[in-house]
Amino acid sequence: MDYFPYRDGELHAEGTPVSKIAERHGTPCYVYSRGALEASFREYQDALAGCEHLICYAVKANSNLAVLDTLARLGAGFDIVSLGELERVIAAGGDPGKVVFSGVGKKPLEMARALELDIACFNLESAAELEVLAGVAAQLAKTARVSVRVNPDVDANTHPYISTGLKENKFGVTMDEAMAVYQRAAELPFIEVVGVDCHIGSQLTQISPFIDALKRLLALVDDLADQGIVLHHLDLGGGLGVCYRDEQPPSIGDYIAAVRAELGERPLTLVFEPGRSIAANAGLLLTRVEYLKRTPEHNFALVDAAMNDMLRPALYQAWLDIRNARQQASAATECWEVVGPVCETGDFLGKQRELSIEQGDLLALSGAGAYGFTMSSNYNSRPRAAEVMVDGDSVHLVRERETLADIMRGEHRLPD
Ligand SMILES: Cc1ncc(COP(=O)(O)O)c(C=O)c1O
Ligand SMILES: N[C@@H](CCCC[NH3+])C(=O)O
Repeated sequence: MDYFPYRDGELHAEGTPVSKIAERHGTPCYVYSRGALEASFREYQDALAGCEHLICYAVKANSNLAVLDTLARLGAGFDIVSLGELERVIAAGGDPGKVVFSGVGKKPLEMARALELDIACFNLESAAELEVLAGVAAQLAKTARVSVRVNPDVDANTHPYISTGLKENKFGVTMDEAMAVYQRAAELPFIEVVGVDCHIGSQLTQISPFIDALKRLLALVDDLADQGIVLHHLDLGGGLGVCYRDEQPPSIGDYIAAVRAELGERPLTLVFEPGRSIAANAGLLLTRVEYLKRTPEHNFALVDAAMNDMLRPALYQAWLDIRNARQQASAATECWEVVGPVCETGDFLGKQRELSIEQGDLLALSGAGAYGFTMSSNYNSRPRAAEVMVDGDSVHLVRERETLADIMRGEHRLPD
């Protein structure tokens, strides 16, 4: 189902023309579809039916409270990487008992709060982190359930900045080191070994790297069992890609079916940490064309969204579809550089786009629901965009546009 269809020549978000959303809430504005979020989460649930599982949505992809609330109501767990993400999950009504805590630099304060909330599992990323966690847990007399994030050293075939499972990456512990970390964990009081995890990268468009990683994890599970360390769950992380342009990632169903086939009859609960595959195509970024500028080299469409709102094109040369909210079947198109107002040459949203654009037009960037708003900043003292969630014919403002007072909050001039 298309949650962002054209009807009568106007782009809609579920039942509402996006032009109405832009008029009411201004631009730039992120628009999320509740229906699309629910549909992708349900694809995971359906594919995992009949098998012990936990789907921990990766909060970093889109941490708006309404997004977390939508998923929590469907029974989602959450993958977090900071205290801030943990508090968001709680504020959104999420169950801390379904939270896994990833990240290479967890602080004792963050561990303490997670222990107090009795989260499901800490995904340990180093031997040093285990020692710190054991200390915090002992001080609080609380048991920390742990999994060791192993770095299976498989090539995820994705952009180098979002590849995380190669031995040169900072994430996890090597396969060689894993056994020693488990043995140490097993002998520590207040530490309970429950699982193993990995996350090999993001925007993967093939199943084979996942299966290679899974095979390595299963071999480790067997070796651990031989040593008397029996695991309860296996967490394969996130990483499933989506179609932004012409990529052909496996469907959620095919991906999960392949994992289940490899797992066979093993009595392990399967955990996943999907972010992008739940949220990316559930969101648009609306932006208004302020000026058109023609130079001998290029046609520039200067829009009111910029790299501070959507960093992915500037950071990864990511390609996001850009369309005009008004469909003009017969209008002549030209080639445009769609750029923002930020003072950086790298501030572009799309290059060489064939579009029919007039000053004042409303454009929509697709695939903006994941790693969009969460990676935004106030660079150039630009207030961050509003966020809206549509649900059928209803439109909810789920984050107000920042004000200038918001962006100066907490700053002080020097004393006289
Ligand atoms: C540990 C961990 N889990 C899950 C994710 C979510 O990944 P994706 O959005 O590619 O599904 C990430 C980010 O790449 C991550 O670092
Ligand atoms: N931020 C990245 C995804 C990587 C997430 C972190 N593990 C992106 O926008 O594609």
